[in-house]
Parts: sequence; structure tokens; C-alpha cells
Amino acid sequence: NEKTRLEDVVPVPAETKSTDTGYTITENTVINIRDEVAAGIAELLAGLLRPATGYELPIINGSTRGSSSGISLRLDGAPSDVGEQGYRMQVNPSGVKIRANKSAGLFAGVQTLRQLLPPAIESETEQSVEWTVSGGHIRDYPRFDYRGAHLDVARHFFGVDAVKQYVDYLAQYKVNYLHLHLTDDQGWRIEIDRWPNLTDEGADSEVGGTAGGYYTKEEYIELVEYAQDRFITVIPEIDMPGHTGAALESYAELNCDGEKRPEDTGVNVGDTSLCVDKEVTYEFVNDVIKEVAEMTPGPYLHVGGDEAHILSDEEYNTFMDRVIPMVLEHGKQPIGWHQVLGANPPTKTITQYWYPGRDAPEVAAAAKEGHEIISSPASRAYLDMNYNDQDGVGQDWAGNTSVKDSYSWDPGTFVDGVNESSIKGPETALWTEFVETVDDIEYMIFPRLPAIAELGWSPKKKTTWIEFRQRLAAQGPRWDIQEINYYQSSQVPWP
Ligand SMILES: CC1=[NH+][C@H]2[C@@H](O1)O[C@H](CO)[C@@H](O)[C@@H]2O
Repeated sequence: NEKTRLEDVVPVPAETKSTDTGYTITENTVINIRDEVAAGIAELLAGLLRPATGYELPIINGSTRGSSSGISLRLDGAPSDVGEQGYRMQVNPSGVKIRANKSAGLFAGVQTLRQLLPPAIESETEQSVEWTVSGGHIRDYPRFDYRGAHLDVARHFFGVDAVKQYVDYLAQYKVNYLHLHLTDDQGWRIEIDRWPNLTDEGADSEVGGTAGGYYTKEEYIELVEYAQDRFITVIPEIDMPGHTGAALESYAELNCDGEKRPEDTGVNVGDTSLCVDKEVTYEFVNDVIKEVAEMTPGPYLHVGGDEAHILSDEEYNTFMDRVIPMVLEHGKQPIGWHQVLGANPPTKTITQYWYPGRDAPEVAAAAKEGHEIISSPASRAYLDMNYNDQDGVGQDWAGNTSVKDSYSWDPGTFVDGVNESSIKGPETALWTEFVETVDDIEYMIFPRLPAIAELGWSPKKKTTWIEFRQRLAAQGPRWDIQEINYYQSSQVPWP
């Protein structure tokens, strides 16, 4: 099996220069670090390499000059222009050197090294393979600081292990934000002490009427920490005022008519809202935001704001005008689906654009006022859209989205009138009305999530479909060994 070339990595690195002498990992290879903070990353690297190689790969904290042969991860010696997420890698017969300014950059370099090893490295059992890494130099850094992936755990609930698996997939492709859609009409998935019925009653089902579930605070914090160890920041979404059926089912007082809403196991959208005129609504919202903010170390809290169709603009604005300040008071920066702009929120509010089209004057105007935009157009980044009329377990309201479609756009310029400086980055969305299992998740996000991860990380000039499809094809054997249930699109020349 020929060696992976430096330019075969996904996302394609910013700058690569190949030489003809690489490095082979052997039983004598050590992992060198000099900064204690790199120890966690070294352990993750060793955990990736030990099973398939069968080598000990000891981690040496060589604070002295120590033997630099082997793999060395260091937080000095990186060029400042690779920023906080980038890294420099050198591979020659004496070893692999990964240099970064911050730990996140070392972790990115580790993901690249992983891909430069033969696909067999993904095996959980010892393989007799020559573990050779192509020689050369890489300087790599992201185009966008923000590369997100959303997961709807409300329509169908996915437990801690499934979400950790999702985090592992994101980490492989340098995605660094996980947006968890925690609440909707069909389920409330996060425990709130002050409002226990949200999970006692509002979490016991899901679309189709199966069991549902929720995260205790401890489980949520376990997920946040697991993601953070992989340099992925969790963004919790409490969708409101619409998409609140599970809360309305749990507490009669949250309904304008004082009646609990019946359990919703369907897939309608837009027919629910918290009661804008009641004070108890704002006590509820403040309690929820406070508790979610307290268990979320990341800087962002998503308030949803989409599809509150049963409210007038004035009612919607009244609600958002009171709720956005609560997010700021509890120390978080608010994010909302782009409908939130209707309430003219403070410019600190980040706007997540999701409509399929490119013409969105209100978003262009908001960008000019200083809002940052996360780009999630439903015609490119909604991974619940089917690939074509035959293939997919999702839906197609925004049209089918082939692998090529998911790659053939530029997050920096998709929305007319918004220039790249206002774009935080791309975010894929996986809504789960019809996505029920981890196999379903894998089928819908592979290969399209790596495609959009590349658009978020790699230089625009390097993101050409004709070259990407080759890189994507080379990922296939790695996914086979990881037993990932990916969609074998006929657009990709799989080996
Ligand atoms: C932001 C947004 N609101 C709707 C819309 O996206 O489409 C999704 C399905 O694709 C659906 O699940 C969601 O509730």
C-alpha cells in the first residue's frame, strides 16, 4: 500500500512540501513532549497508534534535550502565523516533529499524522504493516476559526456513547464546535433542577413514540469535557419561543391557555410557542439559561428562534428583546437562527443562516451592522437532506444534496452581500426526524461532513472538487476499517 502523500490529507493542509525520505514508526519509537500541557494530546496520539502497531510508544517528558528521535509534540518553534489552531510538521528519517503555538494546533497536527499513516492504523488489532509516514514539511492553519457540526438530539435522542462517537468523527476532520440541539417539540433532553418535569415528563418519548431520553447534568458535563479534550467546544441550543412543545407538555403554566400540550411524536414544525404574555415564561427561560450557562464552559449559548409561526412579529420581538439580554447576563454570547434578526438583537448576537438560497437581505444588512454569521445553508450543509431520490434516510424539503453539492459552495461568499470577514465559518446540521441510529448518522454525515470540514479549514484555492474527490476516495479504506457506515457515492472514485 503506497504511502499517503502530504497533500492527500482531509482537510487538505494549507502548505505542503514533500521530500523523498519519510519516517517509519518502529518498536523503538518514543513520543517526546516538553510541556506538561501536551501530555493529554500525547496520550490521545498513543491511544490512536498503540492498538494497530502493537508498539509501546512510551511518552517521554524530555524537558532536557532528550532523544528527539520519534514523534515530538512541542509548543515552541511554531511560526506565529499558523495562529492558535495551526501547526508545523516536519517528517524525516529521524522522526516526526509537530510544533504549534497552542495545544489545539498540536491536536490538529496529530489528526494529520493519523491520516499520513496507512489506513491499517485505524485497526483495533495489531497489524503487520510498515508504518511509514511520507517525508516533508507541512505548515497548516484554518481559513475559518469556526468549523461547526450540529446534532439534533431532540427528535431522536442519542445517548452519551453515541455523541462521543460523533465527537470522535468531528475531531478526525478538525471540526471544533459541536452544536447540540437539546430541546424541541418532541423532547427536552437536558436536566434543569428548577424545572424537573422537563425531563421527568418532557423527555420520555421522541419522533415515532419510542423511548427518548435525556442527559443528566453529570452526563452533559461528561460530554462537554470529552469534546473539550478533543478541542471541540459544545454549544447548547435551547430553541425558543417556537419548537417548545416538550416544555409546554411538561408545565401547564407555560401555555397561554393553562393546559398542558399533548405529547408530540410527529414531525410538524412551527405550531408551538411559549406564552409571550405571561411573566412565568420569563422566569422559566431565565432559570433554564442560568442552569445551562453554568454547566457550559464554552462562550456560546444558542437560543434557537426559528419558526415561531404562531406569533406575530411584535410578540416574537417582545420575547427575544427580554431573552437575549438574559444570555448576556449569564455570561454567554448569544447565537440564534437568522430569524432572530427580526427582533433587531444586539450585534454581539451571532446569526446562523439556514435558508437554502443565497439571497437574504436581512442577513446582509446585519453583517454590515457587525453581526457575525455562521453559514449553514439547507441546500448545502443540511446533512438530513437525502443524497438523491433513492439514497438517504432523511428528507428533501431543501432538495437532494449530493456529495458534490455539499462541496460545491464557498462558506465565505454564499450569502449575497455578506463578505468573508463577517463569516465565522460553516456548520453542518443533522436534524433527526428520520435519523434514528448511529448507522443512520454515519450514512448521512460521511462523506459530506468531511467535505464541509475541508471548506471550513483549507485555503479556498485548494478546494477544487476534481482534487477533493480523489482525497475523499482515499478516506474510504480508513472508514472501512473504522466500520463506518458511509454512503458510497458514485461521484467518488473509491479505490
Ligand atoms: C433551523 C431549522 N428549523 C427547522 C429547519 O431548520 O429544518 C429542519 C429539517 O431540515 C427542522 O428539523 C428544523 O426544526
